[in-house]
Parts: sequence; structure tokens; C-alpha cells
Amino acid sequence: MKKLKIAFCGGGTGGHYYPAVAILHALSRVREIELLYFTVWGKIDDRSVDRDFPGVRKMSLKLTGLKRPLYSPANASIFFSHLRTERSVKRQLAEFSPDFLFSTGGYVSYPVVRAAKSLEIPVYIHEQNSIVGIANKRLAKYAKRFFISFEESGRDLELPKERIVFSGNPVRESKITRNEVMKRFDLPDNKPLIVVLGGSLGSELINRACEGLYEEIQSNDCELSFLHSTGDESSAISLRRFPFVRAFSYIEDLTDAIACADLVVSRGGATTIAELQYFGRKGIIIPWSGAAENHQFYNARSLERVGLGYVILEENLTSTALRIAIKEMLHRQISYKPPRRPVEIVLDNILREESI
Ligand SMILES: CC(=O)N[C@H]1[C@@H](OP(=O)(O)OP(=O)(O)OC[C@H]2O[C@@H](n3ccc(=O)[nH]c3=O)[C@H](O)[C@@H]2O)O[C@H](CO)[C@@H](O)[C@@H]1O
Repeated sequence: MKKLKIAFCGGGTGGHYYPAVAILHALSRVREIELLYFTVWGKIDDRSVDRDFPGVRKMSLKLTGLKRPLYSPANASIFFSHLRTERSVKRQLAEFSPDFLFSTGGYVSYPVVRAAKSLEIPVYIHEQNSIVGIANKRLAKYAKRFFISFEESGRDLELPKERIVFSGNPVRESKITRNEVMKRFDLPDNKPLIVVLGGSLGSELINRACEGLYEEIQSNDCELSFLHSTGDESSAISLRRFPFVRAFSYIEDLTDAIACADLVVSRGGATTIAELQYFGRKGIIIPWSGAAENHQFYNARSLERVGLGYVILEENLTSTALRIAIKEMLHRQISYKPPRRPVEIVLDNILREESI
């Protein structure tokens, strides 16, 4: 079978990068691939892509996202830097000549998708959130297929129906068992495991509320174990004083722990929500109110609708609110059927469409 040459972009945060990782891992299990990845300089995709895909050809782009409100004067220079970037991306793409470009969004996607389109390279786009982001909305017209993670997101797009595919959000597979996870983090395997995170960047608000909760819990007879990703080293060091908490500034392959957690406490980032749905795990979600068009709130509500979610708004987040939610969620019985594998839907569509 022919070796595939593919270009990818999508990053700046884990929420954009990890769906790309899930698709690429699945694709490389069935086909030999040669990969060109456009990363955001210094961000998670830029730091991780060499480790995740040895031999990748990486092009780091020095970019910033547009400021809100969009008419802010600072956006003029950002706009021109995107145009300059688009020219250099075009040279790279022309030389590499991929079979297709896949974008999982974030501001890096704007110059990359436009450059690909101008070279008539087939473009595929994936949107993780329930509300389609501004870059993806503008780029949608260039996409041969536009994959969405929530059925209702199709309403935001002015595209013929056949170009919109409801796939769900591709999730990285978990590679180890619960016992191995408990061993890896030196946690007792006879207590419920609660995983705490604040998206890929951490959340000070969640860290503070959890610290209050940990203080209230009697450390000696605590019947729970917590694995906490804080987003910064000093919070992690401070939380390590609690014997029932394992705290780290960042945890690679967190899906291994999410897949076997009894409960997850998190922001409403689309990719964490997708991981909870995929593995059928319950979550207490505190949506970040600063997210564009409040999309984290709508992501969180979708988890609540299938019975897996308990939403606490930022203004109501206290250690007491958390304690009540944890008690309720640990006891909640749910019958839930995980969705069909999103990654397969994405790959089936592309491979069929490109006949490759
Ligand atoms: C601040 C910001 O721009 N947030 C956006 C970003 O979310 P952000 O990247 O913050 O959060 P998401 O929940 O979407 O994704 C986080 C990902 O990081 C992983 N993880 C996290 C912590 C850790 O220690 N290890 C680890 O592997 C999680 O398992 C998950 O795969 O992209 C999402 C998807 O477009 C959006 O919904 C969010 O609004």
C-alpha cells in the first residue's frame, strides 16, 4: 500500500493537539505515514510532537491568537504576521506535497489551512467544541469534510449537509490497566480514585477550591485518593503535603488515569469532556467563564445530559460545593453507552474520500 504523506496542524493547547494525536496514532497503525506538523512555537504541540511521532518534520510557527474584542488595534499586527506565516507555510507545503491537510483548530490553523487551500491540497477540519470556534467558522468553506463533535454544532455552519460529518472528538487510547495506574502513582488500589485537572493549562480556581477540600478532609482516615494536575509546579509542591494527594504540574498520558477514575473534577474543555464520554467516566465540571461564546458551559451541559456530568459554575465553586458534588457523583448509578469510535469515523471518511 502507498505510503501516505500528510500535513497536520492543531495546537496551542492540549484540547486542540490531542485529537490530532489520536487520529495520527490510529492512522499509523494501519498505514505507513510521512508527517509534516505545523506547531505553535513553545506550546504543547511544539514540545510534544517529536516525542509522539519520531521522525516527524516539524515547522514551528511564531504566532499569537487574535485579541478580544476582534476590533482591538493590536489585531492589525497579528493579522499581518499571519499573512507572512501563510507565505512560508505555502512554500513548505508546496515542497512536501501532502495527500491532504488535517486541522484540529486553534489559531495556528488559520494561515495553514489558507495556504493549503491556495495550493489545492484537500483540507479536512475537526471542531472539538459544541460551539464552532471563530477560526474554524471562517475556514469551514475550505474543508472537503468538516467533522463535528456535537450534533448541534452543524447549525453554526453554512455548509452543504454532505460536507458536515458528526464524528465525535477522537480520544487517545488508554494503554495500561487500573492496577498499573495506581502503581505508577503510588496510590492504594482499594480507594476510589478522583482525578483533578484544569484543562491542559491548569486552573488556579480549581486548585484553590481543592486545597480547601483537602484541608477539610481528615488525612488519616481519608477514604479517597486524588491525582491532581495543577498546571504549575508551586501549586503541585504545596498540594503534596496531603498524604492522599498525588500532585504534578502536568501528567503525560493522563487518559490512562481518566479511563479508570471513579470521578474526574475538571474544566469544561472539549477534549476532557470527550474523554469522559468515551471512557464512560463521571465528571464534576467547572466551565471556564472566559471561553469564547461560553463554549465550555455548553460542552459541560452535554455531559450532564447523558448523566455523566455535574456542573458547578465558577461563582458557586467552594470546597463545600465540591464535597457535596463528590458525594453525590460517587454514588450516582448510570447506564451509559459510549459513542462509536470517533477516530474510525474520521479515518473512514478521509480514506474513502481520497481513495488512498
Ligand atoms: C484555555 C483554552 O484555550 N481552553 C480551550 C482548550 O482547552 P484545554 O486544552 O485547556 O482543555 P481540554 O479539556 O480541551 O483538553 C485538555 C487535554 O489535556 C490533557 N491533559 C491535561 C492535563 C494533564 O496534566 N495532562 C493531560 O494529558 C487532557 O487529558 C485533555 O486531553 O481547547 C479546548 C478544545 O478546543 C477548548 O474547549 C478549551 O476551551
